[in-house]
Amino acid sequence: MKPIALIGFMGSGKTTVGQALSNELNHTFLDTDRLIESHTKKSIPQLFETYGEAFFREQETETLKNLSSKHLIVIATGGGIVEREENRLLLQEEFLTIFLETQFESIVKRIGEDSSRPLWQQSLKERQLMFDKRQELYRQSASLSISTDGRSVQEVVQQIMLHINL
Ligand SMILES: Nc1ncnc2c1ncn2[C@@H]1O[C@H](COP(=O)(O)OP(=O)(O)O)[C@@H](O)[C@H]1O
Ligand SMILES: O=C(O)C1=C[C@@H](OP(=O)(O)O)[C@@H](O)[C@H](O)C1
Ligand SMILES: [Mg+2]
Repeated sequence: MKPIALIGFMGSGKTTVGQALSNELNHTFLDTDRLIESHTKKSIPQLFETYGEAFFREQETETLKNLSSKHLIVIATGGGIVEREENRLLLQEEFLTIFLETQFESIVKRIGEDSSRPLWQQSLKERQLMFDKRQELYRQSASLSISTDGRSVQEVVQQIMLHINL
């Protein structure tokens, strides 16, 4: 069985839903952002500030590759993982990839002015442009899309459980 990967924009609930889904399935939960932080011993904002986004993206691809051969895991990815074609191919071929589809308005309500997400530190217009640009990349990379708008974390988990055949 392939590892399960959750993808979607910042604030779609990948980390929170991933943790709850892994409990439900009795799988190990891993978050690519947390793995990168422990490997580099730097926080996400420090990584972006000190080494830049390209360095972070290299780490992200390495991490995704390492996870692709693991069994009985649920992974939460970072919202920008689909920016690289190499990652999109890995998500399509090596994972059961689930897109947590969430409207921009819900995202804004959920994450507000969180300073721990470097790419959220821009104008509302730029945030919306990044959101719009990524939607097609999420769709291409996933074999299942689950809408999270108006659903609690547990309801999203239940929807995923209904749609996956394990
Ligand atoms: N379905 C949901 N409904 C309401 N709030 C949610 C939902 N999913 C996640 N959240 C909240 O949104 C915020 C961002 O969630 P998080 O799991 O960190 O998203 P991501 O990892 O996709 O960036 C957290 O405060 C979380 O509790
Ligand atoms: O959208 C992005 O490019 C990013 C999303 C973040 O993860 P979350 O989606 O969990 O916030 C984290 O990987 C980094 O700040 C970059
Ligand atoms: Mg997250």
